[in-house]
Amino acid sequence: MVLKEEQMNMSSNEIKLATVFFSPTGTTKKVIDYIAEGIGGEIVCSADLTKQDNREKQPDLDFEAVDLIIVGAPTYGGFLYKEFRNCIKCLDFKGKCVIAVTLYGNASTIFATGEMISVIKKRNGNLLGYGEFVGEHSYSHKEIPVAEGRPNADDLQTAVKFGKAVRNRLLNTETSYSDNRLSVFDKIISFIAEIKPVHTGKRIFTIPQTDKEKCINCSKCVKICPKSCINPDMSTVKDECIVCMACVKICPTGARTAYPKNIIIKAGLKLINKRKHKSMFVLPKP
Ligand SMILES: Cc1cc2nc3c(=O)[nH]c(=O)nc-3n(C[C@H](O)[C@H](O)[C@H](O)COP(=O)(O)O)c2cc1C
Repeated sequence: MVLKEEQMNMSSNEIKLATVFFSPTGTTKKVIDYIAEGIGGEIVCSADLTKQDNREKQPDLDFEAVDLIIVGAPTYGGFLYKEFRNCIKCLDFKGKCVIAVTLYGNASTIFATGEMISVIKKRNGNLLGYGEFVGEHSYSHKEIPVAEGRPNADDLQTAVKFGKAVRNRLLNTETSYSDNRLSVFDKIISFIAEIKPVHTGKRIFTIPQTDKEKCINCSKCVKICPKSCINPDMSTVKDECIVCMACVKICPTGARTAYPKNIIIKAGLKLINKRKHKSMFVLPKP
């Protein structure tokens, strides 16, 4: 089956975009914005699945009216965050062109990209390509910086290039359906992702806590928490916290902190920081 130009929603080369993402510390969202800039399209619908409320209700997304859907999320323990996965596996991409974007903290995406691709294909998305981008590690802080400041100018340039290549593909090529069959490997990743428990940072980091002396009661941590698990008195519902570090990174006074649980974790983070990973994208010929 071939997507004809007239079947797309483009008028005067304007590409209509939808974005679906999870981004507690904002790097995924930033990269998606730069890809959209490269595409030169207008974002006409968006599902920010970072917040608990948005994940709980089925997102109201009209994919009929869009030409391209950008799906993005960080790598958590080599896979996607399970609640995000559970949301996207309920979407119907309606045969629309989709690109997958994974962020990772300079260690590795391991299976996260494959998992996202499998869900997109299973849910009737026409996968055009994917990108893997380095983002500042959620557990980076001034004493142990890990991929500090990433995505940097180079990463963002790669994001814009990815967007331009996608635009070129959409406007100049007869966008035929990609092969949406899952390889045996895809199927295995998908199966493991389905049955594996929710991955959180609890095993390696302490649950974030607030130093009341430094806290200015701005409530930014309460508002940003993707699990809505910070009480108005800044205490944390420990069973709910996934240690995504959104609250720590947004705290303007450094009152909210969390630490590596032992020296092996510290050493591991230092090692990850030494790696020289570059952001990249793949856009196979149709
Ligand atoms: C619980 C947890 C697990 C993570 N696992 C990995 C991992 O396996 N590999 C990696 O390179 N980065 C890992 N990271 C780092 C994030 O993928 C990375 O910092 C990403 O840029 C965060 O995206 P965001 O800013 O959109 O939240 C992990 C972060 C968290 C909180």
